[in-house]
Amino acid sequence: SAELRAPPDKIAIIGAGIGGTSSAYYLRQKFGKDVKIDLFEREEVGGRLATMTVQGQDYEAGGSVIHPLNLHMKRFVKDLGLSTIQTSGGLMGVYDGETLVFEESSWFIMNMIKLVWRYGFQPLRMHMWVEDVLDKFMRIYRYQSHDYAFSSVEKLLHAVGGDDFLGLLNRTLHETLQKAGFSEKFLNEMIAPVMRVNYGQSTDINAFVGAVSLTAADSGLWAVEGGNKLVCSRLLQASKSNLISGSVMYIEKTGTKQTGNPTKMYEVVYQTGSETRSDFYDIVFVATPLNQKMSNITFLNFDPPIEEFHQYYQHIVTTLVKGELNSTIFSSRAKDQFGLSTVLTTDSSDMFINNIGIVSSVREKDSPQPSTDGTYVWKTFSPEILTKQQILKLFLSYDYAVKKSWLAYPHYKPPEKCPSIILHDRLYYLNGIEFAASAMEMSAIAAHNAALLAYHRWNGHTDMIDQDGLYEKLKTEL
Ligand SMILES: Cc1cc2nc3c(=O)[nH]c(=O)nc-3n(C[C@H](O)[C@H](O)[C@H](O)COP(=O)(O)OP(=O)(O)OC[C@H]3O[C@@H](n4cnc5c(N)ncnc54)[C@H](O)[C@@H]3O)c2cc1C
Ligand SMILES: CC(C)=CCC/C(C)=C/CC/C(C)=C/CSC[C@H](N)C(=O)O
Repeated sequence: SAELRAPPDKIAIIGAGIGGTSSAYYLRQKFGKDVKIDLFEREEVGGRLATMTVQGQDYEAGGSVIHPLNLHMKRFVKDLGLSTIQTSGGLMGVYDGETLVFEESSWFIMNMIKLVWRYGFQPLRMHMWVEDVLDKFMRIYRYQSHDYAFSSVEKLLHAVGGDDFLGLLNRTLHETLQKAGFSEKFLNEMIAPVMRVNYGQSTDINAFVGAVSLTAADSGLWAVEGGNKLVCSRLLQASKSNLISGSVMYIEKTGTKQTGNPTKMYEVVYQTGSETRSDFYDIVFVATPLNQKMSNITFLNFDPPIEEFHQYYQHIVTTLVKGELNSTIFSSRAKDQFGLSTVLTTDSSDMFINNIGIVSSVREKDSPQPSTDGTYVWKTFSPEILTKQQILKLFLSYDYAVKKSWLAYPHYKPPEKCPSIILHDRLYYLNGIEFAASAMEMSAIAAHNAALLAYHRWNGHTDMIDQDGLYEKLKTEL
């Protein structure tokens, strides 16, 4: 094996969401026990993984579902001694502003007949298209298990599926599927509602995030018992990192004279309480979206300067309401005959919500049971905060409502260019991957990649970075 130089003395990670905490975990694995890792967080550990409480029970408010083939998340849960709960269940309908254009049936065969009747074999072809994208994307796990790293998101995506795969970032989902022969009716009634519930956007998002979003309609989705954010706090513990509660204001490139050590290149200046403090680091990981509204970090003394990121993040509000749904908005059927537990909406629906569905608490293993008065806890995503009138329109009566506003994920606008991973010599940025697709697993993949990249660059192992033809090369290896 290649020669190793002494490990770095100190690494800083900014942001204790799933990206930052999994970075701490992978950096510890690669650089060993002696390196000091400081993890800066200005709010809560978990970031966009958070819960909200309704009458003593906690519910996921941000990142909530995990795909059965999200192998990093699966591995974390296993290694960290956490348990899982299944999240799927209940019947779904699609509302177009006037009527329910599709209603799931509890009888499997009936569902198939309904789908084929309305859309022919398009649902099956769609499933095959998504599976093909996912199959290729999953090659990343093999590359990472052999320690290979990529210096840009584009190179990573190219390595898993070549030019066509990378091309998914440059085209909208709509044009990609239109070219593949899917009908407007199918795109409007079946695909657009899935994009609205998952990314609060239309089918004009890039085709890769479109495929990721469609995998979230697969069966077998799961969540972490007790809340997905537990993964972050456990990763933090397991990595033996030092959590610093503070807001990073500046990252400054230092001169060697300042630190007396040629590798301590960066000074991180942060605010904790009313105090401003700083420390010097060999390597810095930025694990939060770099835009003024979200992290407000200024880079000082870099030549050439670190570019400004002006990318726009989509505003989404999560509202949890405990109450009795006014199902007559969606259907003329009697309320005890309604039967749907999720309603998605089409782009033309003109509704003030993107979707609404019954949710289970983070501790419930089974499908949610109604309380004695027949009410459930419903979750809805909307582009704006709901007014009291709007909540009263949705519910015949309600006991309780809580909300949380997010700058949730990028506003996708292909052709997409993902921000660089290497911002400077030893300064790495993880969240560029969100411009390909934003999901917990994507942040974990970015974290593993950046930890491998930092390790190989520290040790001069250039042969482990941006290797071509990895799929063919590793196919023959056990
Ligand atoms: C409503 C919603 C629903 C979602 N649903 C799903 C889902 O079902 N499945 C899925 O896989 N994904 C989902 N996602 C996406 C997923 O939650 C995110 O992709 C993922 O959590 C991002 O993690 P991250 O660590 O990269 O960023 P974040 O979680 O945003 O972490 C960044 C952290 O950095 C901190 N920070 C920022 N600036 C500073 C600073 N200057 N100093 C110190 N700390 C700072 C922030 O407080 C934050 O904690 C959803 C997201 C939202 C908002
Ligand atoms: C990265 C890969 C291959 C798959 C991830 C699939 C996945 C679980 C994507 C989730 C996307 C997302 C942002 C969903 C938000 S809404 C989730 C849920 N429907 C809810 O109502 O909370």
